Amino acid sequence: MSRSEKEFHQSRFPYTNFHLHKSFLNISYKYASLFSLTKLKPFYFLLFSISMAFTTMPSSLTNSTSSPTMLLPPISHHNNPNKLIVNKPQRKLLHLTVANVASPSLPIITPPTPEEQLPGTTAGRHHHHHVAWTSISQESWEGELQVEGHIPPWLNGTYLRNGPGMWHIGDYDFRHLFDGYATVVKLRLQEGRLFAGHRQIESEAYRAAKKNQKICYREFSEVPKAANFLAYVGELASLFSGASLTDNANTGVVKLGDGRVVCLTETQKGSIVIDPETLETVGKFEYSDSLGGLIHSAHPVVTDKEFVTLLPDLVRAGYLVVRMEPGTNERRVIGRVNCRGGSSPGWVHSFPVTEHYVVVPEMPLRYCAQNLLKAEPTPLYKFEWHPQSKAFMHVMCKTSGNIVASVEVPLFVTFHFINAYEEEDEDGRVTAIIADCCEHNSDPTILDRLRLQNLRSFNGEDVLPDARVGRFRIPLDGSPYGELDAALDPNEHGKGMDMCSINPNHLGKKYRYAYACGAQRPCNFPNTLTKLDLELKKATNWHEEGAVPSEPFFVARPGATEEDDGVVISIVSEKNGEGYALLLDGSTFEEIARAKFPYGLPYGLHGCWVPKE
Ligand SMILES: CC1=C(/C=C/C(C)=C/C=C/C(C)=C/C=C/C=C(C)/C=C/C=O)C(C)(C)CCC1
Ligand SMILES: [Fe+2]
Repeated sequence: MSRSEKEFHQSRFPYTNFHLHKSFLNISYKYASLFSLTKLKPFYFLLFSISMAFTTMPSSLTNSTSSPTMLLPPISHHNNPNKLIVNKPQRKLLHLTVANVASPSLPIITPPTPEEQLPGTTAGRHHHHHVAWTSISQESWEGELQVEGHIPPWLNGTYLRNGPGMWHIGDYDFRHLFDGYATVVKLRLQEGRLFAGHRQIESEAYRAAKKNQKICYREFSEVPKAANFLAYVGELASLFSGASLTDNANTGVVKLGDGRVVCLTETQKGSIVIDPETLETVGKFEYSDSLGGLIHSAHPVVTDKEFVTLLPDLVRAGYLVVRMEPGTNERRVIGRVNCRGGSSPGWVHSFPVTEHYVVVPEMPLRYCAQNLLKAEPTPLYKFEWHPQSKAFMHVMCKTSGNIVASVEVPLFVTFHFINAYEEEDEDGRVTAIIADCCEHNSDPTILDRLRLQNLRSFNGEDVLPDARVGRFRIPLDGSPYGELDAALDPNEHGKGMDMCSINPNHLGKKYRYAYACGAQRPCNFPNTLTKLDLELKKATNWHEEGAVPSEPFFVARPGATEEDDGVVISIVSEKNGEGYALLLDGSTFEEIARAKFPYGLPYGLHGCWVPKE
């Protein structure tokens, strides 16, 4: 453990002893590879789990004077008098059925019944922090919203948005934005009217937490608290089979070519089918192939024709590039990329494709098996920053699986690729791949900025790390190096940049416009919506004081010929605790409609569009 890691750890977990004995870990890893070679030999498995337990166990098992809960940062538990509907008996939230949703009148507000109220949610539980970072207070709601402005008559369908919306269980508050239990929000747009709703996803992790009033699966930063050392060994053992990893599908939602709607996270078991109308959890999306592995990219590339994703291989550092046809649950391997820079693959939260190629990024922010096993969070959670391991971009032919380029690139940190396309010379020969991403100036500290305590404690200081549109050029002529530069001056979008979308008709093709969240400084989180013109290198920005808008999602007008002919949908959490759905014109970027929710919504991550048939 480096000095800075140690200092960080000590500042956050002052009572923690350091159990990390490097030599022990090395032995453990030998067992780990043996274990993988001998296909679950119980003896090695047990030995491995016990040895790992010694190196990763939480301080609470050795230090009787401290418990992890005691070490959490203090959070105030004041009432929020005018923000949450559960505290306002005079407003009654009626749980509308699909039948009464058709009524043009606004919903009547009633307090949720005890069954609808979320675990640990009581009238006094809510905090004085921004509604974007406040747990949703009830399981579900649906009703019609009153629209100010004009919804284009062609916009018929449902926008779905997924994200972590519930960040506590009982009295225990989670640490990180990405830990929250999934909340799906819908906006059904129908002939100028807007019917909205939200619902919690009934993952095993969420159901178990509600039942037992504690975290039962490993989340992004949270780990179930083991009662004693033996229970901890057992929990570690189940990690290797994936049993203790979460299925909390809180990261995104996609519509497959066959119409199924699937919520996703980075664990494969966290692929959960929902009903896009009622938002009910239909069941697990079970992959019927035998590719195995526990994790995948949270952002598959999904079109009406296919589902392409990456399966990181943590044992033999690399990635499987796989493809699934609509109507099936079977992924087939297109090819494999071996990592060039390290003994562990780089984190692939997302990746881009072009018409003929899949681009596999190898970021120096790498998965870390030790960190996956640890009971307490490290500065970079399940990851480690290895600048000396370098950064690479690999390009695989979609049809043959052959790698056509593998180049070293400048160090980078990205979670979200925006798009990619093939650069052609005047004779139409493909000379390079251009791949754009939201790039955090090769600084992984954004991950720690997204801790809830940081998000909830904004005091006017400008603490959001800078980001830019990073444009990679990956030559296909055999050169060993690729380039990475800002696609436009980051000041155009306030040097904040993430949560992007494009016109899906331009996926993998040359494109001009992207929509994203940018920044108006000072801020601690992206607080604007920005339309980027990558040709003119200019941005148009939307901002409302104190508001936190979610990913601007572009829906193209059917039959449009211009790339930006369509609308941009976002959901805004306001500083007064309220919230609304927002529609901007994709071309002028001006507001065309907004519709207030009867309650403020927590921040959400990614969305998809389900057109009305
Ligand atoms: C990494 C593993 C896991 C969990 C991963 C999760 C839940 C990752 C979620 C990542 C997200 C939502 C990234 C979004 C980034 C947004 C940014 C940087 C916004 C910046 C704004 O300025 C587990 C599933 C827990 C276990 C395996 C490993
Ligand atoms: Fe994402």
